[in-house]
Amino acid sequence: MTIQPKNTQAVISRSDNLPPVTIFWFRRDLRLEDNTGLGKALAAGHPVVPIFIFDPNILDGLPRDDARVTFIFDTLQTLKSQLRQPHGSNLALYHGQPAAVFEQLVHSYSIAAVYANHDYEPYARQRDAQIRTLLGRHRIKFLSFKDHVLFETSEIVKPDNQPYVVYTPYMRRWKTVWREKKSCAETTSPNWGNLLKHIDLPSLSLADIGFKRSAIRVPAARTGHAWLHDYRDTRDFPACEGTSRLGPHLRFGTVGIRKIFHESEQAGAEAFCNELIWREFFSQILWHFPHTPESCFKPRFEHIAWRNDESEFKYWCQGMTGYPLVDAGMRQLNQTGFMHNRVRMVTASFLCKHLLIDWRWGEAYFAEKLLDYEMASNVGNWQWVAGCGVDAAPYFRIFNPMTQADKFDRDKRYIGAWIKDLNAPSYPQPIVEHAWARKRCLDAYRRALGAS
Ligand SMILES: Cc1cc2nc3c(=O)[nH]c(=O)nc-3n(C[C@H](O)[C@H](O)[C@H](O)COP(=O)(O)OP(=O)(O)OC[C@H]3O[C@@H](n4cnc5c(N)ncnc54)[C@H](O)[C@@H]3O)c2cc1C
Repeated sequence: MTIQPKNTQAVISRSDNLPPVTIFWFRRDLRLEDNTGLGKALAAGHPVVPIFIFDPNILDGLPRDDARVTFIFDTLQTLKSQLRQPHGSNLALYHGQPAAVFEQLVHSYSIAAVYANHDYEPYARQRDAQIRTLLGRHRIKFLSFKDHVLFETSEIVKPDNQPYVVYTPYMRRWKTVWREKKSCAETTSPNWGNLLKHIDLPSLSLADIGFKRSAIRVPAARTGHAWLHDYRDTRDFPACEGTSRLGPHLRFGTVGIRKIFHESEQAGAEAFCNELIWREFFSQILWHFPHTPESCFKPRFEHIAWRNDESEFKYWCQGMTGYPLVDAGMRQLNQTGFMHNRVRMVTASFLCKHLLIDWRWGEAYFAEKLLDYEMASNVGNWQWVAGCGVDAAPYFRIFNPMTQADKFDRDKRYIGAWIKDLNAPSYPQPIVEHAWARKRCLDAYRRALGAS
């Protein structure tokens, strides 16, 4: 069916007798295939108008050449062409406060319902509650579905219905429920014929939303199964291309978790599946404990007297600490938006423990730079490293950046790739002595924990 929207810029009443449409709101699910909310919207019967909103509440704090915004923009262009050909449809792009955009939409279309997939981050929950109320005032339903994870919120809980705060029992329970249900996979194929046949929908350029193209590109996720078999043996060695690089794709939904988990399970890649379950673990932690982006999960760690030396923080950010593995990691992050997991642990530990800088400073820096930044995983892992989170490493476990380099980058292939001036006078001396910094850290932590 072809429906002409009313003038999308003008605010006019929805009293016209337009046939009803369903809106599908893309957020962190930027794909057509196996997209739960989109499938449900297409099954609802009315023509579906797909939309995406560039939200200033998210965009305003980002650098103007943010690589993730470029990735989202490019992915939306791909979605637009997939919707045009072969479906004869399109994707409407808006830039503005979501509430204002929806006020405009309810006056432009006769909306039967708005469909989306759940977003679990604290801001998204508050935004969705606001949109639900706004639509409710117009007697329009807002329907949202699980798509970003296999098990969400309180689906995996302890027998007393309390959330798991330790990974291993969570993972065991997760696998038991998965074996029992296996119900997460989508079985029906979407009714593409129900997409709105209308290609003239609002569009935007990167410049229209105040951004420019980033020089950093999101690499494609690794495909095929061969690497999965070696994952357990290679994943800890940063010089090997041993991990999936799926992070940004899971974050923005360009790859669906159902497909990935199913394929990995079929390939018998248990170590890899366990990492995907870490992601689900931290997702449910953020859901149950939404204060953790700001506060330590274990409150007694708030007593730590962080030094927060700004010039040392700058050295850490720039990869100029004089510890080659730390500096290689930070330079990789700055240049590519990626850092290998082993090196994330070492750099994060160095910041919190060797420099006694608040984990929240490091979390914020990673949040700005990581292509795969995911609030639940970033906060969860930073608190894990600092010792103040759920299932955290004991605080007295302090990574030694030199022995970590000897163990995981023995031939210095990784370090050499990122530090070209390793043996030149320009490369700095260590900004802090390891054994001394270790003792200073232990003293600070002991004082803090003794004080609580
Ligand atoms: C300090 C610190 C901060 C981190 N911040 C983030 C973040 O913002 N976003 C993020 O996705 N991961 C984060 N991680 C976890 C991990 O480092 C990345 O998921 C991984 O390096 C991404 O590369 P990959 O996709 O090749 O991973 P693979 O090893 O191929 O893993 C596949 C997927 O499993 C998930 N995963 C793997 N390890 C973890 C983990 N420890 N916690 C949660 N999920 C995991 C991710 O979705 C990842 O893409 C952080 C780790 C540390 C130590």
